[in-house]
Amino acid sequence: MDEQREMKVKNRTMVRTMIITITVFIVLGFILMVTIGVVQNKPLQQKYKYGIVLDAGSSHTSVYIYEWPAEKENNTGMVQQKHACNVKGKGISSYSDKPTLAGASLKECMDEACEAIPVHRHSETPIYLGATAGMRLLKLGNKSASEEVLKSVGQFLQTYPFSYQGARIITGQEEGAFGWITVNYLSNNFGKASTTFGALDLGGASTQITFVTAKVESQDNTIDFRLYGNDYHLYTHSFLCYGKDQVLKMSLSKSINSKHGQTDIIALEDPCFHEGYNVTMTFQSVFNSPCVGRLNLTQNTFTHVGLGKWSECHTVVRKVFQKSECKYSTCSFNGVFQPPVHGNFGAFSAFYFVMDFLNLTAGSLDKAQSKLQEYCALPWNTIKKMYPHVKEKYLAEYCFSGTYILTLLEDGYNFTSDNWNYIRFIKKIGESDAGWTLGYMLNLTNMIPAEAPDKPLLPYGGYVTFMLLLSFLILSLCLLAYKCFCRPTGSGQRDVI
Ligand SMILES: Nc1ccn([C@@H]2O[C@H](COP(=O)(O)OP(=O)(O)O)[C@@H](O)[C@H]2O)c(=O)n1
Ligand SMILES: [Ca+2]
Repeated sequence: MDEQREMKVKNRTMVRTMIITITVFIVLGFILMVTIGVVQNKPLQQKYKYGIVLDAGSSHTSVYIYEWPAEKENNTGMVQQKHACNVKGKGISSYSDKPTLAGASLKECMDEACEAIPVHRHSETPIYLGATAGMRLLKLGNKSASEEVLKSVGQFLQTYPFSYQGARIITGQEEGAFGWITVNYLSNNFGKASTTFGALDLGGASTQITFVTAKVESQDNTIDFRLYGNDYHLYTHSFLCYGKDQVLKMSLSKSINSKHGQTDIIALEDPCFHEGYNVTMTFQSVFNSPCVGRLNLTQNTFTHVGLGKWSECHTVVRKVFQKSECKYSTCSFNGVFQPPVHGNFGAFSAFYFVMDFLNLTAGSLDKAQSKLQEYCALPWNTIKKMYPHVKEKYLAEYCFSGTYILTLLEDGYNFTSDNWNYIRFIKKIGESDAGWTLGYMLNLTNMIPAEAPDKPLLPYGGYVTFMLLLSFLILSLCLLAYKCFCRPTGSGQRDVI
């Protein structure tokens, strides 16, 4: 009898201990679940913020509107392009004779910006204007005109309800570095062990090359960044006058100069234009830039005559690169230091527009050259029939521009057949255009922190799995507790504590 009673007491104590243990686990489980739930869901916010950047390029101005979730602005890859508008007409530097009209030329696109951004966000939306090589050249040739143009656009932008942050000419180094930041930010390369892309930007009046390198021999070409917890040591260079429109002027002026004195320049035969192409040009339109020397002629016009001979064109274009002098271990051209290119590159702006038009964005360097050779050999009439909707001015120049791009990449920057395929010709990454504007805004709004921002405790998938497992465990414990509670005692009665 005593033994039975002892057993019963022992059983009761055991059951009690089990129930207490299970209850403690249930309570702990709930506390853990609530804590994780609160921490994980903290940044759930769908408020958007906006920023506007105007890219005042040499050929035209574009207005870009960016948006990002307000709570996540320091996370890489969160800022996206919401809207882009191309200003009609030429770039702001073309207003040098009538600077007061430069501002109003932006009206249509600025009105679009007002529509695209919710009204309650207008006053807090920063707006920046950055001018590039067209304005750098105007500043060199006519400083006061460049100041008047900037004043005009600055005043005009301030008539809008946005938070005006200035209109200025950005340096070639900034243009290169911010293009590099844009490409890598959009590709989510920051804050990871992954390597970065180099950036190649071709404009109408300048071109930039930027990539990560270990060794830079010239301080003018160095920029260091610490982004999302990683250090980046960049090589960058901007070649003023080596945008495709200025190179065309340089190349034409060289041909004119080599003819000058021999004969009257009535016709200028050009291997880079299609056979049958025949257009009257003014000397002024070639010699109106600080990139080409002066020429004193009594004549005003000449006839630009196409020959359509790619190899000769290649020879002429090569002459714009001075390759002989280099005081560093390696150079690109014109005595400018450049380490050997390595890794992947994103080539955008006119690199993309021209190569895409010519269907040369994929394939080997040899293939690109032979396809371009075939294209350049097509008569002008055939070309016009093939592309009736492309403006003749642009259509006429693709043979020259394609040749310039291949020559710049091979002879200028020293890409070879072996690393040609590391160049990707890109227009957009996701929804956003590749270019310097996004990187410029990220930098000025401090949205690229030096250290990586805090991440959620668990990735979303891990969080859901963890919560499911925890719920399952708690449920099992509840069932177990219930079973223990309701277990029949030895006397046939239910056990009651
Ligand atoms: N759809 C387009 C747009 C621009 N472009 C060219 O791309 C270049 C853009 O240069 P830009 O205006 O940004 O000039 P930079 O100030 O950057 O030198 C110009 O040469 C335009 O003619 C093109 O070939 N196709
Ligand atoms: Ca540009």
